[in-house]
Amino acid sequence: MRIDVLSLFPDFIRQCAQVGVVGRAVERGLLTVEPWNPRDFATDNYRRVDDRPFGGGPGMVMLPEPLSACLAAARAASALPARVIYLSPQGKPLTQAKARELAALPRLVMVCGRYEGLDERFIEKEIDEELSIGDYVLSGGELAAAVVIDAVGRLQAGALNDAESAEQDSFEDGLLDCPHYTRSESLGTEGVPAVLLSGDHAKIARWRRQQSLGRTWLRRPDLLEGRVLDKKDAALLAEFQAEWQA
Ligand SMILES: c1cc(-c2cnc[nH]2)ccn1
Repeated sequence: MRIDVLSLFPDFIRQCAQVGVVGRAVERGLLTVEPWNPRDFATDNYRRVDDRPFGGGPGMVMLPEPLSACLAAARAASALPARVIYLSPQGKPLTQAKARELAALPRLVMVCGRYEGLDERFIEKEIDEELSIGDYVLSGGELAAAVVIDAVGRLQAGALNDAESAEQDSFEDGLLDCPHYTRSESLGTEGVPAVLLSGDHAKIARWRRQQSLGRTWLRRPDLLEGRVLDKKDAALLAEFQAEWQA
């Protein structure tokens, strides 16, 4: 998979692609991350990429011309068809399902805004979809792009080792993750649920699933709305709820 990123801070994007699971996916040739700086496509002497907004008001808006020229250059760098995404608070929320959808594409071109955002005419002409990582305003789209690169990069086949498998992750099946415990010299097995020490893998799997269901019910009931649980999950959750309310 190839991800091109239009950003005024290309070094930040490069660094995101050099660490951790994403860095390893790049080393393994599973992912390419290529930054493009719209300022390199500004045509005036001052290399301007922004201007004051029509209608007045505070802040600056990114000019369409450098963005369009930069996007054209990015598109031309590969024959792969691309989905062009603008990271913005006005976008649809990023979910694990959306991450899986994007991870299956051959190429993304992500546009990171700064200042008050982009000229709307560029958005209407060039952007396929807007994506938000949450209902808050950042200084620019770069951190959101880094989140998408990670969420999508780790889903590339071969990016994760078995021990890091994505299948068990939080949200991978729309539920929160169960609690985890590991060997601690200072704590020993204090506070570790006995089932995890039982060696009974069936019971451990049952407990973990019940904890995922229960935690989701307690912390993010919205994730269960409209979700039809199978008989097994429904029984596990009912048991958890009964114990919780006892
Ligand atoms: C995506 C982008 C943004 C953002 C971009 N520029 C300022 N905030 C916020 C949330 N999700």
